[in-house]
Amino acid sequence: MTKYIMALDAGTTSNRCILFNKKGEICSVAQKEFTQIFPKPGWVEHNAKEIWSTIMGVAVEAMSNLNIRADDVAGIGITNQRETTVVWDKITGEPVYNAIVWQCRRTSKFCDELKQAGYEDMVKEKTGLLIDAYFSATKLKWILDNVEGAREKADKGELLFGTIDTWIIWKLTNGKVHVTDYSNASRTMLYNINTLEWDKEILELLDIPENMLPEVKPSSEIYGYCDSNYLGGSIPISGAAGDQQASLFGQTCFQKGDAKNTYGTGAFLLMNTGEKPVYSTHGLVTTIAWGLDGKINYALEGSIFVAGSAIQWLRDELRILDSAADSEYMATRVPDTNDCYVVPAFTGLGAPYWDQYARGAIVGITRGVNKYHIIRATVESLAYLSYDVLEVMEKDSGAKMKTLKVDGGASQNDFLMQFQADLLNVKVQRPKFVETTALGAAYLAGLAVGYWENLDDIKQNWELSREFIPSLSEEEIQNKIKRWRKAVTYSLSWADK
Ligand SMILES: Nc1ncnc2c1ncn2[C@@H]1O[C@H](COP(=O)(O)OP(=O)(O)O)[C@@H](O)[C@H]1O
Ligand SMILES: O=P(O)(O)OC[C@H](O)CO
Repeated sequence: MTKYIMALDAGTTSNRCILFNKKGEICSVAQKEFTQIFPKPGWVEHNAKEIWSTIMGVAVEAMSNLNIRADDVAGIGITNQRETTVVWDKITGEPVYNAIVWQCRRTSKFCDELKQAGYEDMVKEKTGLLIDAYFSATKLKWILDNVEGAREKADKGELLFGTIDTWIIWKLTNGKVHVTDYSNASRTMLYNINTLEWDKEILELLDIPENMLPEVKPSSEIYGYCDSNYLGGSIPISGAAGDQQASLFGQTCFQKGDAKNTYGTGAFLLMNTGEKPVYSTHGLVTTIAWGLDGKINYALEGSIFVAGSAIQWLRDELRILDSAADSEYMATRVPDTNDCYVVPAFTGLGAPYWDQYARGAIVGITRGVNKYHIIRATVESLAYLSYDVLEVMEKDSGAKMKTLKVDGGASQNDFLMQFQADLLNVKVQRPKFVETTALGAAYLAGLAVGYWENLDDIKQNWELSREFIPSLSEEEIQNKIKRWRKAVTYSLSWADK
């Protein structure tokens, strides 16, 4: 039997390659950060060619760490920052513009116009999403409308669109395969999650030619083979999913009602809702979790735009931390936040507020508030934002959550995880392998090539590392939430429209 499955995890700030064995254990990791481009306030871009070269670099490095050949890799699974939009020339392979990143707010005004024109219900019903600059659709339209010559070329069928999964698969196959999976398609705001097709009405509304869109495939299937020039052999590319859906899969949240929260750059709380879409009335989005074995699995999602990046802000901008990991020790230097609250709404607020114009706020500063209080309040804000999402998720799904599985970089922070368990009044479970995003992509790829036989085979691999047990009374929780909600009001509608 071939020894490994390769996961290529194309994240927002770095690309990673992990080689897993059958037990889901990490055998080799390589990671590289890439450039974040901020051309204007609120705008975020990546160089798509740099994403490709770093992903190749880490793939080669991870293989050479183990001194293995392409024959030792049974399949490649791709997982990626979602929504981020790339448009490139079909013939030359050159991107016509930088990738516009999910965090980028440049199309906020246009989204407002769509809402004012009354398209919200139609878009929600068809795509499961709210109209927001976060999703790919208006980013793609922006490129067509603003990059010289792009619209003409697109109309002539000379340009291709893709999210990062599509771009990487297209590059790996030397331009032979132009596909995406259901989970990524469901983040574009162009895909009808009920009929499972690109939605003609929305494409017409945004003036996007359908011929530039990728074919939508299941999340576990051989899409093509990697060109042998890249990794020394033609390995099947056999799985793909957006990173948050991949981590839901990697956490083995296969049953309706299973949920996980990933604390990475942003935080994303997803609950598996089974084979039927559940629509939120409280600002969550309905998304496709994965397409597998001829079935579609849906999820409810609460997207929090800023989570771990608030800790990076303490480190890089305020410079009151040497490392993100130090936030735990520093937060526990004080017994509480001294009634200080940090609302890290740096790029607006996502679920359940959806305020594109919200901005960060530090409130409750008195003469006695010191840097430890601010650090603690920032760490706690990740838990408060997750509380806001979980509260409405329980309402929308009608399910009371008993345990929450966690992962992502900031889930390593024990103080944060305990505070999260306290606030939510649920058990928080952190697995032994927290690289669940890559693991989910590996599982999807491995299932398609028979490396793992079925979901039971995979389920055995999930192992608990630490469980955090809630310890606050309901009254204490509600007092804290009341103060937090008051703090949030100061950040809302701050930026000029
Ligand atoms: N111990 C920690 N406490 C709090 N935040 C942390 C800790 N370790 C890492 N982080 C944060 O987690 C994020 C990185 O997590 P990761 O899952 O790698 O993110 P992504 O996949 O979005 O790049 C960073 O924003 C970092 O600030
Ligand atoms: O790169 P991450 O892990 O912060 O994930 C980004 C999300 O996919 C954006 O929707």
